[in-house]
Amino acid sequence: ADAGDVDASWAWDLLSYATEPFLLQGAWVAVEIAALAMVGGVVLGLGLALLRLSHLSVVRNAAWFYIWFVRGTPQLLQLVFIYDALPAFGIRFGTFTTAVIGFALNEAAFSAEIIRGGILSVNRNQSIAASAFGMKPLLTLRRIILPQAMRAILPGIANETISMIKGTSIASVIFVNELTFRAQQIVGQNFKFFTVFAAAGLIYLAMTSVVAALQAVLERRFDFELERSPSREGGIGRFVGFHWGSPAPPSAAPVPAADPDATEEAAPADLWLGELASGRGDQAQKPGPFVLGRNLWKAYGARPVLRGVDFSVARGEVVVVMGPSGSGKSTLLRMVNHLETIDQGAILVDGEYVGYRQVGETMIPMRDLATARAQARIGMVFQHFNLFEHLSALENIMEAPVHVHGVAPAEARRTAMRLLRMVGLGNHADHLPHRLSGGQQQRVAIARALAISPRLMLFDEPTSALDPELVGEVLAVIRRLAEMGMTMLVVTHEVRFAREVADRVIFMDEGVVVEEGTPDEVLGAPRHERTQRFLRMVEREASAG
Ligand SMILES: Nc1ncnc2c1ncn2[C@@H]1O[C@H](COP(=O)(O)OP(=O)(O)OP(=O)(O)O)[C@@H](O)[C@H]1O
Repeated sequence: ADAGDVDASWAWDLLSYATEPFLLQGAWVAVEIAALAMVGGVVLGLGLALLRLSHLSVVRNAAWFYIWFVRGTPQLLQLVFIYDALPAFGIRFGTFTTAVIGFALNEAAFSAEIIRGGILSVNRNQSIAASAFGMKPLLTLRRIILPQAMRAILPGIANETISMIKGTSIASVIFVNELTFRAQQIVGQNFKFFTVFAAAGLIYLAMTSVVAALQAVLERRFDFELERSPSREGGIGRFVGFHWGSPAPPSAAPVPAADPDATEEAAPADLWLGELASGRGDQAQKPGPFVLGRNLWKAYGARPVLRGVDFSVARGEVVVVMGPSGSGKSTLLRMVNHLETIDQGAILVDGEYVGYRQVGETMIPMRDLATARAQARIGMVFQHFNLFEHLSALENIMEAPVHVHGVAPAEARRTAMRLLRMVGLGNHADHLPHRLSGGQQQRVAIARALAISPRLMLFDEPTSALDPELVGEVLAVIRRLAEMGMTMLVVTHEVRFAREVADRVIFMDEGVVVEEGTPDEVLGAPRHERTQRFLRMVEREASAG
């Protein structure tokens, strides 16, 4: 720096350079390039991130190669290539367009990895639950995955934006007249190196502060653990799976101030649920079992998990599947709504294959699995609840009806409130899952599954992740569904519950059905030594607990 240049009038000099139109115009060029390139880069980066997560190795590898190449070569070279080499192939861009394209292509490689990291940070259970409700991959990405991934993505993207604003000076190699370049031009005339560059620094600081402020605002927006307030509602929030305002109480069925477990609240919900469970014509008319599994085989790699399983569930029947850990119970359950593919055999739900079409002897999985799952209307409840973490209890229940089945939001809200009251959580509608106990979360998960008017409910060990004192409240809800005639397939270790609620018990071990029959037969007088051993072990555990 030129020390002589720092005197009493220096501050004034600094200020006048910091407001100098010639420099400010250069700053504007930098902002324009950075803004356009960031938008382009992030959009391309999202595409690249998704390609990196593709099941197809060719696609994955192509995306990896792009990222490897672009990240590994100097940006200067990339710009020079676009500006000087492409015209040889008949492609010619102006300096500004070259800068935007060059920065965007470079940015895509970096933001792809930031976005991929964000997507991977979201628990896989979230997309499994979305799939179970028939949400298509893009809908799941938009409403479930990205809103949760944003917390991890935003800091990285903000860093990239700031680096980009500062790094636009590289564009001067192709004669783009931006801030640093202009500062150099002024210094070349007056030699006030320190003052001019300090003024440019101030302008950079102002520009990057805007980005930092925007980052803070967006981080608050996407922090779903923050308390919500009505002022946080927004258009982006409605587009992605985010309602920043508290959900308004439904007009036709106001949220009760009193205890939602009160009997006067339970009555209308019960009546309505009765219709839901048994009043549909299609369930009453078709003959034969509602679910029929024939000769089911499944292996993970070389390890067989199911070895020729046959099972059925009649309309309105409650079938409980029991068996030791690893016997293939959950795999069997997931196959019913095609969350798991079948190696051999077939499952019919109400006479239809879910997401398969039969060509001769072969079952071919359909491309549009999401629609097949949605049409099957199979409600699923998971061991770890898998509630959408960024949505309130009410929004969790409304999600599939509104976004998969096209129910009007007001109607979905009314139904969701009735279901919440039915599971005794009428005044927890606005709570996010992390503010609910395990038992409450599982009851919301049951309400969420009921909201799609399921013809069949699948329960995958619904109480095994719960503390013993919370098991009862969840089993009580399932028991009520059974009493109302809901067709259910339940995987559980709760012997007492199975005795009370099951019409039939299937006992599995090592991928085969060992025995099946009424609870009295299988649990009261088991014929097989394996079943007897299992029941002794469960009883010992229960008495020790
Ligand atoms: N996606 C998967 N990839 C590889 N192996 C798997 C997968 N899912 C399950 N398995 C394996 O298949 C076997 C059967 O699993 P499954 O979850 O169906 O058993 P389960 O009877 O429900 O057991 P648990 O009661 O412990 O849940 C287990 O050994 C499990 O490790």
